[in-house]
Amino acid sequence: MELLRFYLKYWKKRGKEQNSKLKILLYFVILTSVLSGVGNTVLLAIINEVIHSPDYTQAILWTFVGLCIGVPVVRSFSEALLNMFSMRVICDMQTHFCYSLMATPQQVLEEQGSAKITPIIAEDLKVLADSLLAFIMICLHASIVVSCLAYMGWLSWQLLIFLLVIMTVGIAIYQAITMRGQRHFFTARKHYGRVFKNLETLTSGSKELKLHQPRRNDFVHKLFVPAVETFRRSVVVGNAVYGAARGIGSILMFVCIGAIIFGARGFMEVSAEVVSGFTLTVMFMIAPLEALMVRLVSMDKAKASLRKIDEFSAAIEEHQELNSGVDAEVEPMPEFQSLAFEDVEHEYSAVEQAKHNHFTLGPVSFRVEAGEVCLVCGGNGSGKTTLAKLLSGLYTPTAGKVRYNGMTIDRDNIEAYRQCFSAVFVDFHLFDTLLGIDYPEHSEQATELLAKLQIEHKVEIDDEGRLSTIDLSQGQRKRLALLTSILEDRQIYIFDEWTANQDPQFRGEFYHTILPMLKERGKTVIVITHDEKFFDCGDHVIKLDMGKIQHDSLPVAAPALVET
Ligand SMILES: Nc1ncnc2c1ncn2[C@@H]1O[C@H](COP(=O)(O)OP(=O)(O)OP(=O)(O)O)[C@@H](O)[C@H]1O
Repeated sequence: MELLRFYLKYWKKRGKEQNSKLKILLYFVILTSVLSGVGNTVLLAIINEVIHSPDYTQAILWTFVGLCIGVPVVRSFSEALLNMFSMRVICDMQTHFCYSLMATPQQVLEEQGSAKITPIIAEDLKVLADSLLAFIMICLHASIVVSCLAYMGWLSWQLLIFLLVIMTVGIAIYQAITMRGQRHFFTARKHYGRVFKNLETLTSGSKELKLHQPRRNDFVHKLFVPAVETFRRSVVVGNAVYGAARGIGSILMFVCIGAIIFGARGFMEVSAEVVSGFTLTVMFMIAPLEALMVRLVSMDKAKASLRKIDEFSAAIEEHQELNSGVDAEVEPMPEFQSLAFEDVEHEYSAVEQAKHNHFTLGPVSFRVEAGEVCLVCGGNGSGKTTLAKLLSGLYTPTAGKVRYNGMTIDRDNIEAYRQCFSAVFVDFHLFDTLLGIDYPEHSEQATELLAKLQIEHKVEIDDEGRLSTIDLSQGQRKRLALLTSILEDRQIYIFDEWTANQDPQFRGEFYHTILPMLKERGKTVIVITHDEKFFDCGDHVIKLDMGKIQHDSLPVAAPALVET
């Protein structure tokens, strides 16, 4: 039921036009599968008929031949359509998930973390889409079983009731066993998150692992192996339980055949034709019934994935920003004049606070005017990056007001506000293509910037805006990120410790060439920095300490700051 509710919800969310295409495909799948199921049952009836009355007509012979060829052809066609259908659904689900993530605030994404999000995209959505396929297959196998039961009812309804009683007992036993298997699948999914996190560590922490053998041993023996082992155990036990249930199911089918052949004749009158018809049909039903059981396993695995997706959706859905998703129409903000923080505070969520030490930024109040170069400094952990995320609208304040040209920033205009900024954070991501930038139009500027950033001998940009390489030193990668940022041509720039990986000569270039160039273009630049010797390059210096403004000075090097 949980799964059915999910499918219906998902179906409703899709557009009408998309649904009608998928519906046509689904109708074809159902039609071809029902045709092949009915064809099989007719074949069965013909076989039983001809065994008992050898004077068959030419029509029966040709129907038999036609069905022998037609049924497999239709079945193959049906399987191909089913494959198309399930791949369509997987793609749609992934795209839908991508849209939801784009509309989820940064803060919520950080709280969830990649260790939770990536397994959902990589695994759970696929499992869920497979379960939709399994659900359809279950319906189709069930239709074969129903047509077989109808045929048996036509042969002898008394014997059918006898058979149904035995089958009901069998299904009850099967259900009782599979409930245990389901529990193991839930445990397996819980451990998959840990396995995934460790896989990420394998690549992101490879240097640290290679350099330190005891750490490497501990990682493998205490984290990696226990996680994969627990995952393996749960999957193996879960599958074994289902295997046992399937075995018992098969035994029960033979019990049914035995009961028909040996038992039923003892207390009811049945002809040899009815007995052979029943036996043939029950044997024929074994394959779809087994397939049905296998599909039920994927449905149970999907329940574990669905739980994870539901938990994640619940965590992100209430925060979704409808105007900040993909293709959202954003009314641009008026030209920037001033930005003011009025008693702004920010507190990380309770979950995050539990992971890190308690930290609150603010209350902070300050003002930045258009065309200013504002330097933000302070010790490690004083809240500079948190402030940068608040400034750029990636975080929303828990108290206080952010005013743009005097206008309060709220849920309705925050997306337009974000579009005024371009930022290079410490943990920036470098795209290998200039996305969202009309490239041929900016090619001249890009060439100039490559020279200014002294990486023209390292990187070339083709007509499509593709960078020839991003496999560069960290300092060079940062220069490329700066180039992308400048090409974005936003009103306000934020550079978070951009100079940290630059050589002394290029640090000077940044403060004496790049910043003045941006200022000349009328841009406002907020630089987070520890470079005390360049404080005189700022029009305005703000010093943070333990989340509060310790010092806010207008122009140039305040001696107190240089000394600290
Ligand atoms: N996602 C988070 N959840 C909870 N607390 C966080 C989170 N990110 C940072 N913090 C806490 O907020 C405080 C300020 O962090 P922030 O990154 O803003 O400092 P910073 O001044 O930029 O430091 P640094 O100079 O070392 O980069 C830190 O004490 C940190 O523990």
